[in-house]
Amino acid sequence: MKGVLLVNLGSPDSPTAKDVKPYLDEFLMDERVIDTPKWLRNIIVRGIILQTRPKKSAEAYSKIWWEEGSPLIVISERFAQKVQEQTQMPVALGMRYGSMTIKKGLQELKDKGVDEVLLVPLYPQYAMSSFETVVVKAMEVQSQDFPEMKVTTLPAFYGNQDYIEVLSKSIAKGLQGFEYDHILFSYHGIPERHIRKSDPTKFHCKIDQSCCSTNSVAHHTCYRHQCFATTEKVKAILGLEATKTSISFQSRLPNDPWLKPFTDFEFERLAKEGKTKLAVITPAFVADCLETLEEIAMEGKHQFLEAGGESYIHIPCLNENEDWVSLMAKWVNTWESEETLPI
Ligand SMILES: C=CC1=C(C)c2cc3[nH]c(cc4nc(cc5[nH]c(cc1n2)c(C)c5CCC(=O)O)C(CCC(=O)O)=C4C)c(C)c3C=C
Ligand SMILES: [Fe+2]
Repeated sequence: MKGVLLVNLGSPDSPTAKDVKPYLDEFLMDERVIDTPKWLRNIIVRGIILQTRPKKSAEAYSKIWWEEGSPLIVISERFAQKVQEQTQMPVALGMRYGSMTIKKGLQELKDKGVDEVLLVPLYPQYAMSSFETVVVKAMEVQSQDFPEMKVTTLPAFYGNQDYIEVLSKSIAKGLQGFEYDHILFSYHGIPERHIRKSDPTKFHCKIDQSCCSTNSVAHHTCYRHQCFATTEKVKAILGLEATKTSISFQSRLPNDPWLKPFTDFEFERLAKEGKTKLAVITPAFVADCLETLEEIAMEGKHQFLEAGGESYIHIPCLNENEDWVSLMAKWVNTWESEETLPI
């Protein structure tokens, strides 16, 4: 029997330093997130980052935490439930980090008689620190604990026309009644090194003006290309002017060069350029989370207004949007085999 496992990033169990610390430890000790030799990752993560970050992150989580729990988890649960209502096959939810593990998700499916799983990493764009680590972990768990299960992965949907239409419609709705003079597409950042590491040709990605717009097989695993592609396709559907839009990357750690321009620097630049009414979209995330609700909706607004901006909105992620739910259900329901994946 077929079944679906939706997987997102995960959250700590509560917004306290006590729960944030083990969660960040699992997350940042992932070799696809902090990709140094293990001894060095140990020093960076356990010797430096985890000494101070859990307290700071817990404070940030406290600002956005809901009565039912972490927004990312609660939204993902509601989404999974709604997708379940539109398909006959069992739908389970797992998280890459934290207590809602991929193993529990696969076990839930197995208990319902599933032996063929469609794995859906809930990330529109491919990055080794998001999409790839979900797939690697799921395959590891499958071969260790569920050898009888067949797992097929839905590819990154960053450029799928149906997805772009659903996203564009939700952005248009979010923009209703807001007079903007600029729209910023803010994506989660990654270290530039990750782009080069994910380039199968080992020479295409130069992270310059042209590599992302020059055809290459490297684009299948290039996060930067895929962020540009999502942006351009949305702009085309909504008829957005080039001078009124730009792209930026948020949420960096203070190590290595990360993808530029940085979102927080863009807030200042745009305000100094006289853009006073800013709408921010966060299409690397399908569900609102710490990085959108705290960093963009709260901190970002503060930064932009401090820099001279007058009005600011963050357009919510797709969350439980009914078109998004129906599209996911359509992908699930039209999946027959590895050869006929809907993307
Ligand atoms: C869009 C997908 C994501 C990529 C790519 C990604 C890369 C990445 N992230 C960190 C470090 C942190 N990210 C944190 C939170 C966080 N990251 C994503 C998504 C991607 N990360 C989400 C959805 C969230 C929010 C989770 C939630 O519970 O709401 C955090 C934790 C919080 C904090 O302290 O800010 C860290 C740390 C790295 C280093 C990285 C790529 C190398
Ligand atoms: Fe992150």
